[in-house]
Amino acid sequence: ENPPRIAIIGAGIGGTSAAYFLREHFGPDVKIDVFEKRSVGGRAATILFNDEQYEAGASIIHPRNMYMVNFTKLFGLEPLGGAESGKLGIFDGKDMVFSTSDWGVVTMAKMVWRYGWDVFSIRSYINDHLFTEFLKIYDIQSLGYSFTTVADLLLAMNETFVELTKKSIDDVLKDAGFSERFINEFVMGALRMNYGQKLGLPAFVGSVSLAAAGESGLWSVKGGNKLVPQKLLESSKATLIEATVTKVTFQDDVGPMYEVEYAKNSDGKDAGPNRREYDVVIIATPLHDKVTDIKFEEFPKPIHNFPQPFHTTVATFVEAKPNISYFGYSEVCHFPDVVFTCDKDLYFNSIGKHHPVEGTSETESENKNSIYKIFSNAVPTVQQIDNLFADKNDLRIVEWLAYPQYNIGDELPPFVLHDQLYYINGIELAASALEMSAIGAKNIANLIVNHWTGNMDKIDEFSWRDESLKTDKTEL
Ligand SMILES: CC(C)=CCC/C(C)=C/CC/C(C)=C/CSC[C@H](N)C(=O)O
Repeated sequence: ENPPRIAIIGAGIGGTSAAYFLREHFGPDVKIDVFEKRSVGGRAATILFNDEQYEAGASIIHPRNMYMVNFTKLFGLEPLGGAESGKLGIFDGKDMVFSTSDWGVVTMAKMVWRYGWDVFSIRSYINDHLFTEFLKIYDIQSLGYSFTTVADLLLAMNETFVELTKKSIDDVLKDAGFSERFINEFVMGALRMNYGQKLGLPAFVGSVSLAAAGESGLWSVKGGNKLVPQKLLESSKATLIEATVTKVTFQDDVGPMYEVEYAKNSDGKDAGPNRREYDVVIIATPLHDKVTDIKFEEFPKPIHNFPQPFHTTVATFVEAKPNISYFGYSEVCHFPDVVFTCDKDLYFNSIGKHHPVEGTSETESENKNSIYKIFSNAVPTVQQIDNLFADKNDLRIVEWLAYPQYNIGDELPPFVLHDQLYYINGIELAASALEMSAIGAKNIANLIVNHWTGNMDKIDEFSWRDESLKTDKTEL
């Protein structure tokens, strides 16, 4: 059977891993075009600050994130340890209500004093109850199963996961016995750091955020996380078209099903419109207002953007000294490397000490100020930055629509918008993270293979009971 001609709109982790998985399945004859209006990388983008590259977002990799870990190994990329590590402080807008110490035993005593055993219990709660169940997705996907909706994919891992998108993280943790203080300070701090949002967030995305906050082995890729999508694209041998897709038109199901219209990113040259035809189209960019504006024409049923707004995240990079007196310190050496905040009305969400994506440079001297990244939901005023930092040498502000603004009861999108028209970023409504995009991409690749080869048994048909029966039979 001829492989399909495939258009992928978006070259973040989702789009490039879909290209990689599809090439892996269909082999060298599959024709894949990847459209990207900005640069390859999406949420893994880096920014230039002070002549060095830094991760713009909070994109970090968890040691149990199988796709991200395997991709880095496959491409011979090096992990850069220490992401999100170092001393942690929790600031309530007036005081640093909690901070860890250089001494493990002191940290432990301070944790137990303030939060009882909750800091330890949260780790086993997330890892044993949720992460272990989450890991099942890798077996399910390696068996070729696929799901037409985000809800069905979550249900295949664990039947309570969809429920977790309908309850708040605070309610779920209260019911599990965690204290108000722990939830209001530690959990709130992790949500503000990872998603710029607050308590009341759905429990599934809240748990993903806590999976990062409770873990010490987080890392990023040396040279920048964006190297992963770049290498995925390279190895998929897809053609990168630097252009903005403006329209997808449904033609009919006899010839190529879709026409994709796009405008080249050049100033005036090839201003377009250009058009190409495909059997399959994958949307790998959020279909939300202000993020993407693609018209879908001639479809029997209208296709629109999804209603949820996207959350504006502002990352402010400063080379400066922290204003330690503002945080109640008398010596800079006590200032935490990562500051969570737990006041929902505070003008900044978190502060983290950062190193260039190449690692700490040899030239970083004792006298040089450190580089800090402040996350906030709006561009900070000069006064606000001056409250936090003194002796600034350099400053750069980056603002982007980073992830959905989550609400309890948000509808989980489908992965299939129409025959042979697929949507990866729907998975972000469950939780937005690098690994989630790769999982969404693998699901779409499996769906395309199953639809194209007529293997309907592997679409929305997964059951652990059937799989274990098959395994038992094979073993016999
Ligand atoms: C606990 C459950 C149900 C699943 C955890 C699986 C998972 C996707 C872990 C990733 C943890 C992580 C590194 C989260 C970071 S938050 C997203 C971050 N802000 C980003 O932009 O990537």
